[in-house]
Amino acid sequence: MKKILFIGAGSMAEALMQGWIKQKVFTPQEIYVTNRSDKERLHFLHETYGVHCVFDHAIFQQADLVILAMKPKDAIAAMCDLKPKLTAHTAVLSILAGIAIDTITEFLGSRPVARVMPNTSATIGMSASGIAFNNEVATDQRILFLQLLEAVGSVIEVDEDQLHAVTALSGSGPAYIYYLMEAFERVGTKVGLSKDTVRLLMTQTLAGTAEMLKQSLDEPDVLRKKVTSPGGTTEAGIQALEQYQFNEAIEACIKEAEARSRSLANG
Ligand SMILES: NC(=O)C1=CN([C@@H]2O[C@H](COP(=O)(O)OP(=O)(O)OC[C@H]3O[C@@H](n4cnc5c(N)ncnc54)[C@H](O)[C@@H]3O)[C@@H](O)[C@H]2O)C=CC1
Ligand SMILES: O=C(O)[C@@H]1CCC=N1
Repeated sequence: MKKILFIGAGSMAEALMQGWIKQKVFTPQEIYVTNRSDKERLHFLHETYGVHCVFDHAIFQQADLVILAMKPKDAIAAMCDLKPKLTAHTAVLSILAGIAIDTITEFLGSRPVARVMPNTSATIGMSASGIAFNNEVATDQRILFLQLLEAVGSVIEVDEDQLHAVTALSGSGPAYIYYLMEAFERVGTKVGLSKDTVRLLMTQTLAGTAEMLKQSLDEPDVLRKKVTSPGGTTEAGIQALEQYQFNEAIEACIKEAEARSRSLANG
């Protein structure tokens, strides 16, 4: 039986543990979770998923894998606290935005580290994750890390520096899409539909479009042109997007998020 220890008990820790339990990668009994002080939150996770709450230090020594899942601003304090409790070779999986593997090994000592950027859709096995490893990760460990992320969605190996871009795109990506859906629902009700009808129509539209992009050999602009009749409704809609500088807005969104990821490394 494995011992998987989450340091941090927030949204992303919950998404991963939920995904792993659902996909039967780990049993709830194999998952341990701790945080800074919120015991109620630990009890909630215990009650909801059956995972263990950790209140004593013994488990740190026995952990097969430690997952860093606190906010980046809390990472240094958390790692300083963690270092004396861990054995020398325990592998670490970090989901911290912005924090470099070198920073992790500086504070936790040289050990195998996988730096991952998942997203909250791990909850339902649909994360899109980027991953990078340090040289301490052996081939079999690398395969295991990839399997862990594949169990909760798709995973792609990238250069560590590219994880800032992955964070800006797919790490934060679900929030952009939820924000888009909020806007569709707001305006949909203004043009005469109920919120529920808009949700149904646009959820299926997003899913269908994503599937088309996966299955079709056409590029997105070709698929877009197939929807856009000359003088038709789509053309009118896209002209409005251009008038409101849609492309500039998306470029600013991704660049700002990428830059923030880089700045998180500096605290
Ligand atoms: N929320 C998301 O969509 C994603 C988040 N991430 C990354 O995951 C990490 C966690 O994010 P969230 O779950 O959203 O944060 P959150 O704020 O929901 O949870 C953070 C948790 O860390 C705990 N914590 C803080 N200091 C600690 C310490 N010294 N020792 C132990 N636990 C401590 C807090 O008590 C809390 O349980 C962040 O580094 C973030 O960059 C990565 C991908 C997606
Ligand atoms: O907003 C954040 O900083 C984290 C990283 C990616 C998604 N949430």
